[in-house]
Amino acid sequence: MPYPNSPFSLQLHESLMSRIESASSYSSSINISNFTRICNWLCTPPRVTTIRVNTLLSNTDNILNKLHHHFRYILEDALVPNIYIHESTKDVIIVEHTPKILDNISPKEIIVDDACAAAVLRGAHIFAPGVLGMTIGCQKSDNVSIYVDLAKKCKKGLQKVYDKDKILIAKGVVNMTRSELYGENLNPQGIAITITETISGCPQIPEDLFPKGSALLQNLPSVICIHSLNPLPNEVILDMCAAPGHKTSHIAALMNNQGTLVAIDKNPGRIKKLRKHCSDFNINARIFLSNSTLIFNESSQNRVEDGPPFLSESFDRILLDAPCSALGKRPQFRNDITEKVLLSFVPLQKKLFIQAVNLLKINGCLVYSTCTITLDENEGIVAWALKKFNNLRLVKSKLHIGSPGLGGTTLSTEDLQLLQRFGPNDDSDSIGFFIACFIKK
Ligand SMILES: C[S@@+](CC[C@H](N)C(=O)[O-])C[C@H]1O[C@@H](n2cnc3c(N)ncnc32)[C@H](O)[C@@H]1O
Repeated sequence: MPYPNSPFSLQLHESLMSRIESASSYSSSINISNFTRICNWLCTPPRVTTIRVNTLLSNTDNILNKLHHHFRYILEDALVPNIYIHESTKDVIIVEHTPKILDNISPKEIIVDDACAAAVLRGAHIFAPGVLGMTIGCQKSDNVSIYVDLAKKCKKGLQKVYDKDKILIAKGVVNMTRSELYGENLNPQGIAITITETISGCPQIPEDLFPKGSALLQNLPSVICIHSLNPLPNEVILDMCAAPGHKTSHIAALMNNQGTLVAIDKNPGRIKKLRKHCSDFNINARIFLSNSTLIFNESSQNRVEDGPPFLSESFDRILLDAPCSALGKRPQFRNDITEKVLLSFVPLQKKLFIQAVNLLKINGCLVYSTCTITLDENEGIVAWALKKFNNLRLVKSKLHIGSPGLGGTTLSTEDLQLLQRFGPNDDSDSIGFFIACFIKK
């Protein structure tokens, strides 16, 4: 089975392409072959891992030293990855991958779904719930080859060699046998397969390598997003869609944990994760379970610290890291999102945006971000916002390393230069992401 060159079904591929292709009449750099490049790029894993250091509890040199020691201890010198501090943002460490062609493939086989495969290619081991199939006869410590189920037809507990579409992604060693994984009334947890090599060459970084709360794996554009927001100590800041809190903890670190940071999410399960993350990372944040489309109320009696609803012009800075179609995730092997779901995000993003503009102080900063690639959810929202709110201005982010926005909306060439798109055209080789930074006049 050849490696896929687009995660999207033919139908979705065409409909997405027609949306991005419409840009070609506005900008010579955007055309069908560019869209094909984006799709190809989405199928492949990033070539680097990025680690953000929590500067409240540690510093970048400490974490860098720990990584150096770890890799020198477990790997031969020639295999130690290149590791360095990002040149533009000193709270980020880059670990370069060395992609590999796997040889000496074991006939003993593990099948995983595409989400598990993506995690493996980004440095995870395989946990018990992720093992869809394991050929019969696999014993502890056996070498196995790991395949992703491209056909999405593998039934949990498959015993035979899988004969549908699959591709080899990694090699590993068995920790848990079939009887531990698939026995009746079991709820197995823990690492079932330890990964030894992957086609991405992404090294596994043990969870306990760093002291709790001192660092986390975070995609580079997510870090750039918060440097674009540029939070400062003693400000009043709102994170409207905050869970699981990876950007909240970065905002708090840049505020030096001083000031008022309000973090909201409407999903109870994700709010739990947000609370745990903030506790682990020693973050001072006021956390509220609420629907951020309803958090502005001109007659509210609440102080900001009491939670929503809030009065207009309550916040110095607002992050709207919007719920989106998440088509920028990498690697993706097969994305079955429907047209209906794809179209459902824009109305929600607009509702959230309206609340954000009302809640922002004059001269305050609003950052709108998504981890998707569509025009409608990115440049389309910016164009709509600039038309609807004549007191909003696009500004260049403090840290600007992404590519310009795509044409195809009413945004001018100057406006597009102020946006940051992350995709195959910028140097970061991370995930697909979008950042727009506004000031309210
Ligand atoms: C892109 S994720 C946020 C990721 C988060 N900012 C981080 O970096 O860890 C979007 C979040 O928006 C939340 N969400 C969706 N609709 C919402 C709403 N109406 N009000 C508040 N949160 C919402 C989802 O539960 C989800 O956690």
